[in-house]
Amino acid sequence: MSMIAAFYSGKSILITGATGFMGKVLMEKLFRTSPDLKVIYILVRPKAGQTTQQRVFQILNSKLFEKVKEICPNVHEKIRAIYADLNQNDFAISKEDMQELLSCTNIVFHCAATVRFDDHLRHAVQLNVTATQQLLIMASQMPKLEAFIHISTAFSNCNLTHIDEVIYPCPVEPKKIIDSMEWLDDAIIDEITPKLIGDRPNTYTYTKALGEMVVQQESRNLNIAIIRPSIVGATWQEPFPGWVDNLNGPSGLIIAAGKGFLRSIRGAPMAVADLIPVDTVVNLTLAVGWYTAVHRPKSTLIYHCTSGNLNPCNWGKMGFQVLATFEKVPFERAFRRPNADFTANTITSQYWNAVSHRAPAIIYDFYLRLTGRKPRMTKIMNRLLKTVSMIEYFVNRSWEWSTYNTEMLMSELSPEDQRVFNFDVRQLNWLEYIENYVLGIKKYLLKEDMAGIPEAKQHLKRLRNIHYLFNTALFLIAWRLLIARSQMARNVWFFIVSFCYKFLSYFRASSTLKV
Ligand SMILES: CCCCCCCCCCCCCCCC(=O)SCCNC(=O)CCNC(=O)[C@H](O)C(C)(C)COP(=O)(O)OP(=O)(O)OC[C@H]1O[C@@H](n2cnc3c(N)ncnc32)[C@H](O)[C@@H]1OP(=O)(O)O
Ligand SMILES: NC(=O)C1=CN([C@@H]2O[C@H](COP(=O)(O)OP(=O)(O)OC[C@H]3O[C@@H](n4cnc5c(N)ncnc54)[C@H](OP(=O)(O)O)[C@@H]3O)[C@@H](O)[C@H]2O)C=CC1
Repeated sequence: MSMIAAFYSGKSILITGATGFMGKVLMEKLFRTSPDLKVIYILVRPKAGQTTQQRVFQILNSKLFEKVKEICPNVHEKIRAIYADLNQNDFAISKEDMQELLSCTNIVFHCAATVRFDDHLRHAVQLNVTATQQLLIMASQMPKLEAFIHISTAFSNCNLTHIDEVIYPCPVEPKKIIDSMEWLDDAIIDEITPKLIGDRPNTYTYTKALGEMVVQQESRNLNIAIIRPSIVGATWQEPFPGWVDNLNGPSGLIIAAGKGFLRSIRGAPMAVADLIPVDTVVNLTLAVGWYTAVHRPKSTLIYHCTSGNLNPCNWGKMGFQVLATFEKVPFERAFRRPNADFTANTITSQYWNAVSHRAPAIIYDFYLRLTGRKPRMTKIMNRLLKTVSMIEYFVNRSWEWSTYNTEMLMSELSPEDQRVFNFDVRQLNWLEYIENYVLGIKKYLLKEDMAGIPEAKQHLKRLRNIHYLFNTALFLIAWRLLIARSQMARNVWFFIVSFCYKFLSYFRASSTLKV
């Protein structure tokens, strides 16, 4: 029997960010391995015209939860959606709900965050720092609380190259930042943001670092642990390989590459692609929840959930395997034939941006205009290139994260727990994982039918022919212009033509002689 699964039986668990990518996988695994748990409270806000209940209904009826519904048929009764908005005071939770949360919760998993790189500092601070502080204050009033697990990111200290499992202080105290966000106006915040984030690339990594400091400062007598995952990708094994449901991390860019929009990225092919499957992160999170509650470490332990130091894969290899999978299972209605090239050279990258990204978009928009339709490709391309510019920081560097605590935890688990809550990335086969990832994107994100693969392959063949035709026509036009203007080009042209003529005459003469 798994000790971790048994630990969560009968427990009341509070999850923030349960409607997000990681939160859904966390809930799924909890229900599947500990169907006897008492209740999972989730803090949900209405979104996109859906009430909180509708959102929960949609999650439980998704493919991800198919296995859970077999193992735990009453899953609907064990999930309690609580209306909450983490941007508001006391999270806008009703008094009754708050009372229930405070008196019943045994474990808190804090996953909610804004993961947008370009979020306004005020909003990023509100969600990633202030909300974390408020949740900790709430947690300190929970008499039955056994563990509080905070999800951070391995990139919270991406300004360093070697990162230990410790909290690194930021120059300005989080409390001062929280206070100043209350009275500074947006224009001033915009002005001071670059100075505050310093050598970090965006507000996301900066506010996640502040969030960790808040956890340390507000920990009081709580049993707290922090988990720092690197770039979270599709599921590796559970509940099935390749599940993914949002565009964050590499997923959106794999779509852009598969659809032929993005063909080259300015990135170091040999830099480590520190991807980590979402089910691996969730297994570690649950193991940490158990360890923190049962063993009560004296200080707040930080666990790096990364792959680079144990089983490294680089961006070049990843791009190659993504491309190889597109050959087997192409995406439908591609704009151009896929490519996934990483180039570290800025000039080469700018050249490809002009030739391979912007020029085709302009030509296509010209064609749309000619055929009386509204041009849109340049706009899409500009957005895509903006996204790419934001991730460039992460694909041009490698980091080293120490994993002593994560390895220590692995050694503390029973063989059964090591199997059920596997977070040993050394067992991950990258080629297989990336292939399943691309397949998962096709099935679960793009919702494309596998029966459409032959047609998609035909479409790529047509694009290849158009590409050859276009290049030949372009070459002939360029050549024609050149020989009209340059004597040297004309001489070369006459030399080639006369050489071909002589060769043909010789060939014809020798074949007549043979007859
Ligand atoms: C071939 C091999 C590839 C390998 C490729 C390597 C990738 C290597 C990633 C490293 C990453 C590390 C990061 C640290 C890991 C964390 O700790 S945190 C998790 C990472 N967080 C993220 O990935 C969030 C990134 N996203 C953002 O910040 C914002 O969405 C963006 C990219 C700035 C765009 O903002 P925006 O222009 O306001 O647009 P938004 O409304 O969000 O979306 C606009 C459009 O872009 C699309 N879009 C949004 N996000 C994306 C995306 N990521 N990609 C593409 N399209 C997107 C949307 O679908 C939308 O399309 P339309 O509906 O307009 O057609
Ligand atoms: N994805 C990744 O690559 C990585 C993620 N992480 C960390 O993991 C955690 C989970 O990330 P992930 O699941 O990918 O992120 P998602 O963006 O998928 O999920 C974010 C969650 O936070 C919730 N949330 C955001 N704002 C509010 C609000 N005002 N009130 C209530 N809930 C809110 C969202 O709810 P709603 O659905 O209503 O928007 C959603 O459930 C985060 O802490 C992130 O920093 C760390 C490393 C990498």
